[in-house]
Amino acid sequence: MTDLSPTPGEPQTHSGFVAIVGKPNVGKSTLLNAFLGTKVAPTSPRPQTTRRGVRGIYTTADRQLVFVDTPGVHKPKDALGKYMNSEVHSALADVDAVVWVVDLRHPPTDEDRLVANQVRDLPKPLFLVGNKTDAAKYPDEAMKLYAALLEGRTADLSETTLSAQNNTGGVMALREQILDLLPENPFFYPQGGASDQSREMWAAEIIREEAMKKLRDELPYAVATRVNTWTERQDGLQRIEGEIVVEKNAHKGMVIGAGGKQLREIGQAARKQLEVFLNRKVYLGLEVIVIPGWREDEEALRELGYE
Ligand SMILES: Nc1nc2c(ncn2[C@@H]2O[C@H](COP(=O)(O)OP(=O)(O)OP(=O)(O)O)[C@@H](O)[C@H]2O)c(=O)[nH]1
Repeated sequence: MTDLSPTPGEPQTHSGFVAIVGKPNVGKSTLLNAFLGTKVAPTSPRPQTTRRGVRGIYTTADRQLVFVDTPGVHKPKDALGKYMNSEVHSALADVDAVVWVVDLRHPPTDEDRLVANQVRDLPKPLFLVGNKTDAAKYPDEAMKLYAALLEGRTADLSETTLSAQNNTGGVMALREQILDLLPENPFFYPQGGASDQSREMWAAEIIREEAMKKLRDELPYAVATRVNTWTERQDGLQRIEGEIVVEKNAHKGMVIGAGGKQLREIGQAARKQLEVFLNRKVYLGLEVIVIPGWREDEEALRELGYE
């Protein structure tokens, strides 16, 4: 029989997966970035910015926490929406603990009830996180209403209120609490990396975040982004070529804007973010292309990385 006990003198490692769930726009990606102290997930004031279950990885000397950031639970309108909800479902089945983020500025809605129904009976530790205390008028009252949605739960439940945006202390304390309950496991990822996304995927998400902030009406949701080439010049300049994908020819001009102004602004804002996080000079080339009806086209969704 193989002896699986650790070699004497070798540190025991603990590691596990934690899903961050919640309805759109409650601050899940902001909390993930705060947990990691770096930006791995896009955030924006628009709901449903997050489309993929991005993983953030936090590693200490003997513990590794892998966060699965999930798209906000919502009622799906198209194939992209269905993909997003199925990501949440599969994320919950595979994790060791769940963080449910709610927005304390408002009382619970039907969408929060949908999430509560998904997490209430999960036989794994659950952390109810009341976010945005900095902007909430009645945080304690709101928290009670959210906690009431979990009435009848028998497995572990822990409640925290914090501001993912401004309260590093609260975020760190919660991270410690989660680290403490990780089961004994080898590390799943090499030490040092903060995410399992490729750098191209990460940059594409930053471009999409900036596009979503600028575009109006329904257009932000009809946009996908991808990065096709990334080369590093000898002097350190990062040359990144990306595409903004729209569904219709008519949308192309709306993204580009008069005289190319809007596309230029999206490119400049994305380039600035990339330069801050990479700590390198970046050249960002952006093109707008049309893939008709990509949100309803399974093959196009796969091509754009939603699989
Ligand atoms: N005032 C305040 N705003 C916050 C806080 N945390 C997040 N926000 C804002 O809430 C908005 C949504 O944040 P995200 O982190 O993108 O939310 P999300 O839950 O990941 O959203 P989806 O991707 O739609 O699921 C952004 O404008 C954030 O800046 C907070 O603690 N306080």
